[in-house]
Amino acid sequence: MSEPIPEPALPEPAPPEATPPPEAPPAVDPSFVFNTETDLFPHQKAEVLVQALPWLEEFAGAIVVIKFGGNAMVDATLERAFADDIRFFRYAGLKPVVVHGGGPQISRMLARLGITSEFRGGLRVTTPETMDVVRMVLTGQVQRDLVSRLNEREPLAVGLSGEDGGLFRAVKRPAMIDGEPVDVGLVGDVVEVRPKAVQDLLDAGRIPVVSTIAPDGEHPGDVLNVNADTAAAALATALGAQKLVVLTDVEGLYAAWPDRSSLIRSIGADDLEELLPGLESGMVPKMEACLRAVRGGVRQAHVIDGRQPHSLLLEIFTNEGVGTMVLPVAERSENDENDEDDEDTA
Ligand SMILES: Nc1ncnc2c1ncn2[C@@H]1O[C@H](COP(=O)(O)OP(=O)(O)O)[C@@H](O)[C@H]1O
Ligand SMILES: CC(=O)N[C@@H](CCC(=O)OP(=O)(O)O)C(=O)O
Repeated sequence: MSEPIPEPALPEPAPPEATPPPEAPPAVDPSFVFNTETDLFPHQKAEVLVQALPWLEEFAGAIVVIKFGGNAMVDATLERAFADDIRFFRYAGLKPVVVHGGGPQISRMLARLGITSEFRGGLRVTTPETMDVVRMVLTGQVQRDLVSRLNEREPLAVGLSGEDGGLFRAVKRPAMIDGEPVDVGLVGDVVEVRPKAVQDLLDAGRIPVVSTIAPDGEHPGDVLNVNADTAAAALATALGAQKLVVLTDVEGLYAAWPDRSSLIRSIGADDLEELLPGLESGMVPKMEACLRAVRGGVRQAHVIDGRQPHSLLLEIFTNEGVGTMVLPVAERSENDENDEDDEDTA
C-alpha cells in the first residue's frame, strides 16, 4: 500500500489589512489664520445679528428705494455685493425698489460711436442722437445686467422703464448754472408718477428695477433723459417709501468739498437747501433728490459710499449707519439739548 500523499500545506492566510479609520475633517481649516484686525469672534458675530433686530422690526414691510448708479456700478465685485444686499432686504421682509443710473456706461458707448457728450450743471446735454444711445444703454444693457445679477439664485427681479405702464411722465428742463437756466436738450424732470406698475410687482414679491427714461408729456411719442437721482426721488415720494438711499463714489456729502474732514452725518431739509447753491456738479442732482424726497414725505434720505461693499446693509441694519442722512427737520445735537437744559435751570 502506498503512503497517502500529504496535502501541501496551505500558506497561513494573511491577517486582514487594518483599514485606517476615515480621517475626521479638521475642525478648523488649517490654512485659516484669525486676523484680529478684520475677523470677528463668534460672540461679536452674534452681537452684529442682535443689533440688526430692532432695524428688522422697524423696516418690516417698508418700501426702500435704492438708487444704484454711476461709478459705484462699474465694478463686478461691488455689483455682486449690491445684489446680495438687495436680496437680503427682500428676504428680511423689506420691499426694495432699485432705480439705476449708468452715466459711465452711456459715456463709454457714446465714445465708441464717436459721439461727443458733455455735462452741464450735472446733466448730460442730450441730442436726439444721444437720446437713442441713452435709451439703448440704460434699458438694453445696464438694466438687463442688473436684473440678471439679481436673478442669479431666484427669479425675483423684473426690469421696467419710465415708459412701461405709464410709470413716469416728464417735461423738458434746463440745467441751472450760476442761477441761470441753460438748455441741455432732451433732458426731462419727472412731473407725474403712476406707481401702480411698481406697486403690483412689490405686491407679487418681486424686486422692480427701474430705468429712468420717461415719455415727454408735452410731445407724445418722444422720450426724455432723466437723471437717475431725480427719478429715484420722484418714485420714492409717489410710493410713500420710508427711505431713499443713493449710492455714490464718495462717503457722503462734504460741507467743504474736497476737505475730507467735513463729512456731514446728518442734515435737515432747511440747512440742505441753504447749502445747495454752493454744491458742485454730480452732488447737485443727488442732494436735490434727497431734499425733494424728504419734502415729499419720505422719512429719511441717505447718500452713502457705493465703493464700500455692503454699505447698504450697514446703513439699514446698524445703529451707526453710514454716509449722510437727510431728514425733514434737523436732528437736535447733544449741545443743543445741553443748552436748553441750562436755560431751564437758569
Ligand atoms: N460737497 C460735495 N460732497 C461730496 N462730493 C462732491 C461734493 N461736491 C462735488 N462732489 C463730487 O460729486 C461726485 C459724485 O457725483 P457723481 O460723480 O455724479 O456720482 P455718481 O456717478 O455716483 O452718480 C463725487 O465723486 C465728488 O467728486
Ligand atoms: C440727464 C442725465 O444726465 N441723465 C443721465 C442718466 C443716467 C444717470 O443718471 O446715471 P448716473 O446715476 O450713473 O449718473 C445720463 O445721461 O448720464
